[in-house]
Amino acid sequence: MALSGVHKDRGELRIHESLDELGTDLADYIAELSETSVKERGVFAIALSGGSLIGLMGKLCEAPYNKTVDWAKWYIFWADERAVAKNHADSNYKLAKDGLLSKQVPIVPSHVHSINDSVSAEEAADEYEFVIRQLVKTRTISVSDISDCPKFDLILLGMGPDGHVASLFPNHPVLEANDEWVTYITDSPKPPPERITFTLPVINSASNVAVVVAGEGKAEAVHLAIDDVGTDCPPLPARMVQPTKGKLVWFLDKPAASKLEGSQFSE
Ligand SMILES: O=C(O)[C@H](O)[C@@H](O)[C@H](O)[C@H](O)COP(=O)(O)O
Repeated sequence: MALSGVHKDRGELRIHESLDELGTDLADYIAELSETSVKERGVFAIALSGGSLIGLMGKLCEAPYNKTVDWAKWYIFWADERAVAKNHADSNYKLAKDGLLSKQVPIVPSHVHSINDSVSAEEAADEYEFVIRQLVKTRTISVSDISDCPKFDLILLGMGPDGHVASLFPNHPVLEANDEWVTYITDSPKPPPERITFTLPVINSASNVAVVVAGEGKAEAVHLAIDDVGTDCPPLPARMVQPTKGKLVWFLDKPAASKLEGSQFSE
């Protein structure tokens, strides 16, 4: 690892020399959290996003993880999803299915909770929240001790060059959605326009949140999301990721971290 440390209030930073190294560290991190969660709760409730994250998680399906991870205990969700058919090239479910779920890992199909793709984004968000509520009732998904929010064992996020995470875009009213666990938008600046997304309270109630960001095109957004940049501009959505009690970890490659003020974290 090129550098690892803890930022005074933006969580742990893991900066990697290469994407290969980042992928190995990410696989190790997920495998460890899975083991801890299965030991403590008997299950591992993990939420995925779309984008390059899925490719970067690829090592999880290879040795040793394919045999050492307790895949049968995984319950899989999406922090955001595009309102398209499951077999559409834009579907985050399809991306994860092709890149992870269909590999030689024994995930139980009934534990994979994708959205209903045959209804509107609004209905899909409502239905998805209902499913999550049932699983919170049975404690397949844990519950926050300070709100009634679900407490996912791990939420994995990517970040766009504009600083969006999940489908929470800068300056969008969706950032203020506090009453729902899952909401929807119909005007996403990044296509496709219709999406469902976890709200910030759900993301910030997770036990662990990892933001995985690679490439120079994200360097400015990484700087704005992590460094002390003052309060003149509204915070980027990625900066609003602040787990209340959980742990935040940033997985970055060197180009993505190239505009960070290194003095702010201790090794
Ligand atoms: O549905 C989506 O659009 C994704 O979930 C989105 O939030 C993604 O994670 C970021 O846009 C980063 O994507 P890249 O890593 O591909 O840039």
